[in-house]
Amino acid sequence: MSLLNKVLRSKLVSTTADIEVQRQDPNSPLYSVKSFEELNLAEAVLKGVYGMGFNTPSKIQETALPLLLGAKPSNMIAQSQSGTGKTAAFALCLSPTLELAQQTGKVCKQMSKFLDIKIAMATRGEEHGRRREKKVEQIIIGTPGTILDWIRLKLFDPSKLGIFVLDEADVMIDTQGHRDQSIKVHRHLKKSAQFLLFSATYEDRVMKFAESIVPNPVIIRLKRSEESLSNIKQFYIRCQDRQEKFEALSNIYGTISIGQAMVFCHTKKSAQWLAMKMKEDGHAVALLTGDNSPEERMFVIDRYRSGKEKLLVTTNVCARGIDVEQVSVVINYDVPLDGRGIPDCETYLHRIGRTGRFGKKGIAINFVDSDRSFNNLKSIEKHFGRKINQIIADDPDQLEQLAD
Ligand SMILES: Nc1ncnc2c1ncn2[C@@H]1O[C@H](COP(=O)(O)OP(=O)(O)OP(=O)(O)O)[C@@H](O)[C@H]1O
Repeated sequence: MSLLNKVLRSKLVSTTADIEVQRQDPNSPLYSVKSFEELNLAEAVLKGVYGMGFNTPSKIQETALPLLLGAKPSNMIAQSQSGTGKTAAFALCLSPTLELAQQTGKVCKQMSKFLDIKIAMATRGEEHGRRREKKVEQIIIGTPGTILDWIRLKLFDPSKLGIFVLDEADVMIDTQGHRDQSIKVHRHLKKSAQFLLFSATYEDRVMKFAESIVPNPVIIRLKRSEESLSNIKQFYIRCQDRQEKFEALSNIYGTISIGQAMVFCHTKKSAQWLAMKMKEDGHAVALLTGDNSPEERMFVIDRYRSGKEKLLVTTNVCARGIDVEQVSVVINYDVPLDGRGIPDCETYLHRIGRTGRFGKKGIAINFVDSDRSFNNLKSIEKHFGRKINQIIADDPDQLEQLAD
């Protein structure tokens, strides 16, 4: 086993005791003083929650649920770190991607197992022969385009909905296509519908906009220093070019046997190239990009979730929300940049948040192949104020220190 491999492994051994220690620390997002019984949940929901193996709420669940379910329901703009259980803090929603909507649908189904309610999935690839059937379900979860189609086709009556949730709310109100569609859906709802926004990140500018569209919201906000998680250790590796990045990835592949990994590329093309190279090298990898059909996307993510492939090569389409417990390593094959070529701190945080779910240990490794990408990473490091250490794969002394 290479030294690099040893170091990564030593950082990945998580125990339930680790998570219990975090739960006792008031600064941890997993900390709570209340039990689920104290949160105003219906008996049947409580049964569903316990059935999912949740014993105690996280901080966001403990804070948000009583406010959402109270006698006087409030609107809310909520921020909580990735992997801290925001999904269990709401019940129906619009999601930015097909995979995330499907995942939220599954969580809702599990949680509502003992309730007499039905859930409709409004995503492409899900409709099969039922395209024009009227919807009788009480909860609708989907992507904005399909929901708008359903409204246009009068497949359900939006004025009957009591709660409207935007998951990954910052992208839902900030990227142009999503914003227009989300606002259009919102216009069809009754004025009294509760309006709930959830995300791990809100740029200041986006938070201002959120406040301007949500009437009298309760705001749950993190400080910048709280946004990144201490259970995710961040590293970078200097490489000469994309070939050397590929070799570094092949080296790390062995570590993944104690978990799974997600590799993020900047473009569909580079993701395709990398997946092809890995396959040629004999590694079993999954590839998921926006170029796949909805059916293919669901197939690929389901296979990956069930552990059939250890490594998923993807783009930002999987950067947010996807919850696969066994992901122990996230690799930024390319440092994330926004449409203007500026380091994208929010996307960075979401990407690395695919590991370290609910207090588990995780590792994020950034591949840096030029001074420019190094400087971009440095500005992300500065933004969150959390160290990103260099791994020099052939320096044993330095590696020993990193393993602490
Ligand atoms: N109270 C709880 N006790 C134990 N596990 C929990 C609890 N709440 C949520 N989880 C688990 O934690 C994981 C992360 O939850 P979830 O996907 O809701 O996070 P999130 O905050 O929405 O993350 P992201 O910002 O990445 O979308 C899930 O696997 C979920 O089953």
